[in-house]
Amino acid sequence: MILEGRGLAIGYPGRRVGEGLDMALAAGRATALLGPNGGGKTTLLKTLLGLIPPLAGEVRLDGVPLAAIPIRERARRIAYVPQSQGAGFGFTVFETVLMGRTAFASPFARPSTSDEEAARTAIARLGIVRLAERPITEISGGERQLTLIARALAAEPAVVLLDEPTASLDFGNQGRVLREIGALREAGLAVLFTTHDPNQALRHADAVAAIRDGRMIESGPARDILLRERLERLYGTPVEEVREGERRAFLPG
Ligand SMILES: Nc1ncnc2c1ncn2[C@@H]1O[C@H](COP(=O)(O)OP(=O)(O)OP(=O)(O)O)[C@@H](O)[C@H]1O
Repeated sequence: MILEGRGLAIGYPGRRVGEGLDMALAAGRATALLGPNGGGKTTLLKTLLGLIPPLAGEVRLDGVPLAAIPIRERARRIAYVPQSQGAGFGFTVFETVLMGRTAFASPFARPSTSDEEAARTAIARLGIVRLAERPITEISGGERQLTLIARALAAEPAVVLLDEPTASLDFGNQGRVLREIGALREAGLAVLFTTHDPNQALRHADAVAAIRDGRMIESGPARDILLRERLERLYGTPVEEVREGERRAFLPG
């Protein structure tokens, strides 16, 4: 087990969002976190990263309490791809990805050749080489999302947490990102991603956890959890299941 949260209560000063949450991420496995809007997915991710402290319980990285691990080391070992956000400053795509390396170096260190190499490799992997010298203020939301994923990979982390990684992507780029998530899992990383699409979880996750109103209401192997009746219960809405042989997909409504 790499990253583990036990008995977590999560939230913000003066606002408890959820409690009784357990989450265990293992090397070489991808977990999808599902659940209705406002249920606490992002808050749980931020707690697992150590960006906000748990209100109760503890997060451990390789058995060591997160709170006891220096922030730079945490940043090196656990990468975070936040929900698509505003453009930020006018760094180029290459500089942004390179920050994935320098975030855990000394503030005065200059990126080394191997840092630049890792950034270029991550950029190539996400298929955004042609964007490398463009300012991130002048690329599309989807291209920015691919840049943020490349930045996370540049750090060569052991764990990667992605918050709705396909939210602003076109169909082709959704496929590219999901294939990349699969490749990370194959490469032995522990992966957690949030999604509103159970089909992504069905195709790309080993395990599924579902939270609603801050409670973990489902958790287990993807194929056991991703069943029509369970999804209807989770989202409180009818769900249609389409089958073709062994393959299944869900349609909302
Ligand atoms: N900084 C904050 N301070 C106080 N409350 C917050 C803060 N950020 C989020 N919340 C609240 O915490 C609850 C859970 O939000 P969270 O973003 O974790 O849900 P989510 O499951 O990721 O939602 P979505 O699917 O819509 O992204 C919501 O009620 C939200 O309003």
